Amino acid sequence: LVRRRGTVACRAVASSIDASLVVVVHGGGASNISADRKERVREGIAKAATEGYNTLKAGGSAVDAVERAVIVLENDPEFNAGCGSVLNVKGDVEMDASIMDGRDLSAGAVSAVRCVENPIKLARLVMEKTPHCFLTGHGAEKFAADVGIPEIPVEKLITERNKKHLEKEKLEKGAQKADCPKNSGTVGAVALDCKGNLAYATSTGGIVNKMVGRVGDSPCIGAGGYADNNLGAVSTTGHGESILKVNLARLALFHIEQGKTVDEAAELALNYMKSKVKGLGGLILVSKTGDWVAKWTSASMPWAAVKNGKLQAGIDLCETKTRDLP
Ligand SMILES: NC(=O)C[C@H](N)C(=O)O
Repeated sequence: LVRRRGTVACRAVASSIDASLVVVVHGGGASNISADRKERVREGIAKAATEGYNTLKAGGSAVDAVERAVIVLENDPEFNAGCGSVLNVKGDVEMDASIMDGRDLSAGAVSAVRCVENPIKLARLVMEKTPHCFLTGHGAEKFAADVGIPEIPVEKLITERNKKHLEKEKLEKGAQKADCPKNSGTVGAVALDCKGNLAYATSTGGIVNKMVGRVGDSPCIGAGGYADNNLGAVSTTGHGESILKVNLARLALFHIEQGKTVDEAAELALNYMKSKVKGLGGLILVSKTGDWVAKWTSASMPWAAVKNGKLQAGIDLCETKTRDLP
């Protein structure tokens, strides 16, 4: 009964403050997405945002919401994270992920992990069950085993599309350039819950044809994302080396700290990265007041946002679709 009363109370509160709940997700800064993939990408991104929002509506925290949204995208082979991760120079998968709780700045990250289905779950466990913020490679995988996350064969994460992508990349050698937005598909989410807590999660297979052991921006707090209840939450995507150099997520929040709007902050941070190191990318940002933005300098970036029970989603600059959630 107590539990039920607790749940009912939470629902009652939630219904009057549903308006304050926000979830935004991205599916990675990208070059043009082919017409046959567009529909699948659009569906995947909408499903992730809906999952995050429903988690908040059911009383889940911002951290729960971003984790759940990112798991949906890690499990979708259309995106470069979890199953569907791009391949390194050896044809292997090495994944990076991070998560942060804006309440107290607690953070968890893993890098270069190979045989786990959902790196974002592992990142959250690093945050909650270790005295550290960041575990890498074998240590991260040993920790996964210790906390009961099953080891899966790496083949389960590899798709035919990514095998072809690697072959093509070896011939063209373009994807590692800062201004070449081929490294598509990294996923991320930001959320604001009914208690005013903010969180972000980012997960990726990195960049195709990368060196073994290369770590990008996605697991690095301040680059791949940041969340602070006093400011906002950000998840980034794009050329990892450029994002690391400018600390893109924290840079965007610095502009919020300076009084800029979410739109101005995103624009200033992305333009700085472009002009300073020629890096292309994108980001999603939600402020502590629930204003949000999705912005990119790459050709496109699949995104979806839910606020006030309305789902908005888009891939290219010219189109945004809106629908009511049931
Ligand atoms: N698509 C991406 O966002 C790639 C990721 N930022 C990385 O460089 O690892």
